[in-house]
Order: sequence, then structure tokens, then C-alpha cells
Amino acid sequence: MFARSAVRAVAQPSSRLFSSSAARNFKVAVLGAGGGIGQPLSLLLKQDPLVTSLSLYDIRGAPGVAADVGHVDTASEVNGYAADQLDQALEGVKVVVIPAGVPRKPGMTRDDLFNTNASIVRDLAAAVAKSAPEAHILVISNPVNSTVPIVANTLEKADVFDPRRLFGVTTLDVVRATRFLAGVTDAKPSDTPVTVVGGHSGPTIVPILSQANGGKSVTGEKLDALVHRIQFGGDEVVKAKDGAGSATLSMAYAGAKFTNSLLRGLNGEKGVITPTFVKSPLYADQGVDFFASNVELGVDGVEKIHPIGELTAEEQKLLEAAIPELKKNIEKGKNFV
Ligand SMILES: NC(=O)C1=CN([C@@H]2O[C@H](COP(=O)(O)OP(=O)(O)OC[C@H]3O[C@@H](n4cnc5c(N)ncnc54)[C@H](O)[C@@H]3O)[C@@H](O)[C@H]2O)C=CC1
Ligand SMILES: O=C([O-])CC(=O)C(=O)O
Repeated sequence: MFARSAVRAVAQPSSRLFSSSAARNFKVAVLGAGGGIGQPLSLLLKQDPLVTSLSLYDIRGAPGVAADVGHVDTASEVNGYAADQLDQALEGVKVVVIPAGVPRKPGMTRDDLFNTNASIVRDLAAAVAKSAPEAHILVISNPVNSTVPIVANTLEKADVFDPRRLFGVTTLDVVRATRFLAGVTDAKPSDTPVTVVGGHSGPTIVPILSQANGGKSVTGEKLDALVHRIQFGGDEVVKAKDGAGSATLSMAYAGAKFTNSLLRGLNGEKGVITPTFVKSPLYADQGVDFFASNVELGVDGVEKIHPIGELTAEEQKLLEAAIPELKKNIEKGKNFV
């Protein structure tokens, strides 16, 4: 179904979802595999040639999803685990993807999910610290700006935190920005990759359109509308789903794409660069110690955090608006643990 190619990074998307070179053995766990994101994400990961074993866990429904996905005719093995089998699900796992938690309904912000999702994510992180302390953790559960610091502090408490192995998945912002810019400029998405920095909620999502092909041609009201659509793309889906949840299919695609990028880096491929929300020095002097920017992925996870590069005056303003909100979200997460 998916062909191999020499795709460099999510920041330079191609029409192909996966790419791989000679594979090592990568066991990947999905925590929250029974959910709206978890199910299609598991299906996509089953098709990733770099995934050799899939471990599907949820408090309900994961064995059923595993039985179903396990019939897909790719080489990887699939195992499902029930609510009381989290430790077994994490055994020998190299990468843990976490889409567990509740999604938004119309009228809610991502921060409104904090009360429910913070403890879910904390408890799952504590289990990873115990059963797979060297695993790379990919956090999808919202609010990402807070859940990532929650995972970091939980791992730190267990004395196993390595910032090279923790990622907030902001790939959906990249996917949307790329798709929407291509629509506005009448280009192919593969020709208009967009870097998105900051965090993952409304004004903290900062697309750097000026650095993308054709991005500088969008100006004035058209630019404002494009930036707004990228920042609030999640709301568009929440509204259209009308109470039935938030983005699941595009998120599964984005989650599988980021997982593939990480696995390629872990596998020794060079030059895999994509935006992700990590512990970062870029704005630490302003009290923001997690930040999404282009990150080079390597055999140990985060290899190099790239600087933001040149910004237009408009982008600088967006960034200035993002920083205080981001700082608040990060502190809220840190204080929870
Ligand atoms: N980072 C991003 O760009 C995006 C993040 N999200 C977030 O992803 C999360 C999941 O969204 P959906 O899949 O649509 O929700 P969902 O409600 O369809 O699925 C969530 C799943 O998590 C499971 N779960 C709850 N507590 C658990 C626990 N302690 N351990 C394991 N599994 C547990 C539930 O049983 C359910 O199957 C939400 O917080 C949502 O806001 C959604 C879209 C994009
Ligand atoms: O909007 C939401 O709540 C889900 C999400 O993070 C997104 O679609 O970007």
C-alpha cells in the first residue's frame, strides 16, 4: 500500500506516508489504542515497515482492535492488552505513543481537558518510567502544552527523564499548514512544506509561512485568514463533528507520520528534521522551557534543535503573543506533578 522513498522529513512532506531504510527491530506501543485516534493510528502503524511489533493498550477495547489490525498482511506482530495489563503492554517497547484521554466538544478549549487528561497522562508516564524507562514517548493527548511537561516531571521524579526522548506531537499543525497553504497558492502540498513553531493550541501555534515555498506571496487579509485557519484548524473539526469529538483521522495520519520520522532517526537515517514540542533552550530565558521548532531526529531521539530562523514582523508578533500563553500552560503542567 505504501511505497518506500527517500523522504527527508515531515517538514518536507511527500505524498507518501512512510519511508524506511534497512530496519532494526522497533516495538511500538499505543496507549489509548481503542479510541478515535488510537484505532486508525494502530492501523497506519501496522503498515509502517519500521515497526516490527505493535503493542495496543487501552482501558477498554484494545484486544479487539489488536485482533482486527493483526489480520492486515504486513510483517509486524500485534498484541492487545486489557486494562490491567499495562506493564505487559510496555515490556521491551522502544517507542510509546499516547493518544489516551478525552477529546474536546464544541465550546471547549484544549485547556478545559486538563482536569481529566492530566492524571491519565501522569499515570501512563509513571508506568512507562517503571516498565520501559528508556522508551521514547510521543504525547498526543491534549492539552499538549501542559501534558508534555507533566510527562517530563513524572519521569524526572522517577529519575529516568532524558529530554532527547520526549516529544509533543505537533505534526497535525504542520500537516494543516502545508495543506492550507497549498490550497491558497494552488500548489501541490509536497511543494509547500511549512514549519510550525511554538505550541499546540490557538495563539501558541505559529506557522512560519515566510520560510515556505510561495508563503511570501500570501499577504494582507488573505495571510491573516490563513494564519487563523492554521491556528484554529482543530476548532473547525470540533465544530463540524458537532459533539462527536475532535480530529481523529488526520491526527492518526499525523501521528503515524511523526512516528515514522522518529523511527527513521532511531534507525540511523540522517537529515530527518521535523517540528516537534520538546524541552528546548530556544526561549528558556523567557521561562518557556518546552517549545516546538524544527528538530533533527537521530539514533538517540532529539539530536539537534534548530533555531527559528528569520521571521517577518507579522510572525514576530505572533511569536510574542504565543510566549506568555505557552509559559502559563507549561507551568500549569509542571505544577500538577
Ligand atoms: N496533538 C494533537 O494534535 C491532537 C490531540 N488530540 C487529543 O488526543 C486525545 C484523544 O482523542 P480521541 O482519540 O479522539 O479520544 P477518544 O475518546 O476517542 O479516545 C481516547 C481513548 O483513550 C482511552 N483512555 C482513557 N483513559 C485511559 C488510560 N488511563 N489508559 C489508556 N487509555 C485510556 C479511552 O478508553 C479511549 O479509547 C484527546 O485528548 C484529544 O484532545 C486530538 C487531535 C489532535
Ligand atoms: O482541536 C482539538 O481539540 C484536537 C486537536 O488538538 C487538533 O485537532 O488540533
